[in-house]
Amino acid sequence: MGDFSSLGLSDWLVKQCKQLGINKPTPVQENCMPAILQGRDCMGCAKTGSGKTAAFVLPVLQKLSEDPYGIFCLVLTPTRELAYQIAEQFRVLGKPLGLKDCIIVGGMDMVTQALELSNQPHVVVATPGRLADHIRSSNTFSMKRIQFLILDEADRLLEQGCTDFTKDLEVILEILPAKRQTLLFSATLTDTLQELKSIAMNKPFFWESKSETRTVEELDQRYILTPEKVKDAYLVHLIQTFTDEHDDWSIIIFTNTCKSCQILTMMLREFNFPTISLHSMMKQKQRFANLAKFKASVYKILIATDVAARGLDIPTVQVVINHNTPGLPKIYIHRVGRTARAGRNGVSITLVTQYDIHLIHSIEEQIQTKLKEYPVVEKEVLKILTQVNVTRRECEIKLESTDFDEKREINKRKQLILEGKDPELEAKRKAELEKIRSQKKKFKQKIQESIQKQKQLKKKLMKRRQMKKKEAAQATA
Ligand SMILES: Nc1ncnc2c1ncn2[C@@H]1O[C@H](COP(=O)(O)OP(=O)(O)OP(=O)(O)O)[C@@H](O)[C@H]1O
Repeated sequence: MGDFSSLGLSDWLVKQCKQLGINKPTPVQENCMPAILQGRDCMGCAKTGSGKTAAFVLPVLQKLSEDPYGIFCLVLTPTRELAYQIAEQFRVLGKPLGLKDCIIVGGMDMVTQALELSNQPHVVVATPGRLADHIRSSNTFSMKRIQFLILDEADRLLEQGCTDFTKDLEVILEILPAKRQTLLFSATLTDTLQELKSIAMNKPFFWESKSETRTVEELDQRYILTPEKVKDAYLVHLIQTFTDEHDDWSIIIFTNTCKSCQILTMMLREFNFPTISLHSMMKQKQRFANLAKFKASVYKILIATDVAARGLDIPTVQVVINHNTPGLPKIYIHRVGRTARAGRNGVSITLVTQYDIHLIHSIEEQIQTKLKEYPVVEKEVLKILTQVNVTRRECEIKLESTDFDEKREINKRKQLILEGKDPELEAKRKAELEKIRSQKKKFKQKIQESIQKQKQLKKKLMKRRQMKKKEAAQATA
């Protein structure tokens, strides 16, 4: 493996890397950086925690130092926290250049952001929604001269998940020059390869780490099969064991909804675990503050929705617990990738109910690794079962007495308005859809019942026929 100088980086950048403990290029850096420095578009697909960020930050800084102006580079990323993390890497590595960066994400003051954009920063790191809002509402900045467009977690930006970025991306792409370098990175690029190729049009250099598995070897991947009702008792038991055995470990627990995130946080706090949460229903300032406290190990346990599944780089995280089994292998890969980063060891434990076993099978098939059962002394779990379930119920009641559900409804309505939809009309449409769905369900049930009846009838007829045959045989005998 070569060093950074042999890849074409200037001495000042190599020195900056050394100061951060980045001495030798990782494979994704070694392979993608020369192509980027040659001016090619690039798509890099490498495992979580393998240094993809520096693989694009370093060549951009190199090129920027040769011809510094603003706005030189635009980075798009799906989450606000990730935008701050990427901007920080630019800032630290680009310090000798006096790099000016600007972060454009939702939940923060738009006027301040507009002002910063008009100051021609070298690098803009943004989430698509907020940047598109700025483009629609002001003409105080120009991106006509940008040299680099980078899509970090590119597959997420292009897929149509619960947050659909495609419309915002269209708005952004329209104001960018056609002549630019486009760089796309993710640990899971392959599913959206075709769409991605239409963004990086100039025969992009494509590099994918060659490996049979899609998760890192240093990650010990486990599961616990549990009935739904015992899940929380397992969770409390696991955390108790980890915190008893290790002083300096941090744990991220992923769950599927904001409400579940809130309830689990309240519940674990009742058990005196230093817990903090991160989900999209929190105010942005609170989200940043909570993440900062977790990073600084003030709180050892972070309970998060998938808003924290991608990209976050927190070296102290030794354990990832999936409180629910992710419905998509891709989400699993990113979630468990929050530990075992940059060559460190880590453990992931997925709580699996009998209804989720098929999900585990498709995860195993995708990652080409079999999850191993995590050994637990069941007796110990059963000892705390009642106490845990009572505590959870108490937390649920407490949460119901707050305006959490109401806030969620208001947020949904706000989102619809932002998307240019009429909340009343949407509610009607939803109700109609629900009606059609329930009619379909009833229809399906009826069909199934009649199939069942027919089967039973057939069985009866068969039996009768067999009886008759028997009787006839007995009579002839
Ligand atoms: N060449 C290197 N040598 C040692 N450490 C490195 C090197 N390059 C990057 N790192 C460190 O590795 C860690 C993970 O890097 P990074 O966050 O870029 O991973 P990633 O590939 O983007 O992961 P994800 O897919 O989860 O976003 C960071 O803390 C980074 O500073």
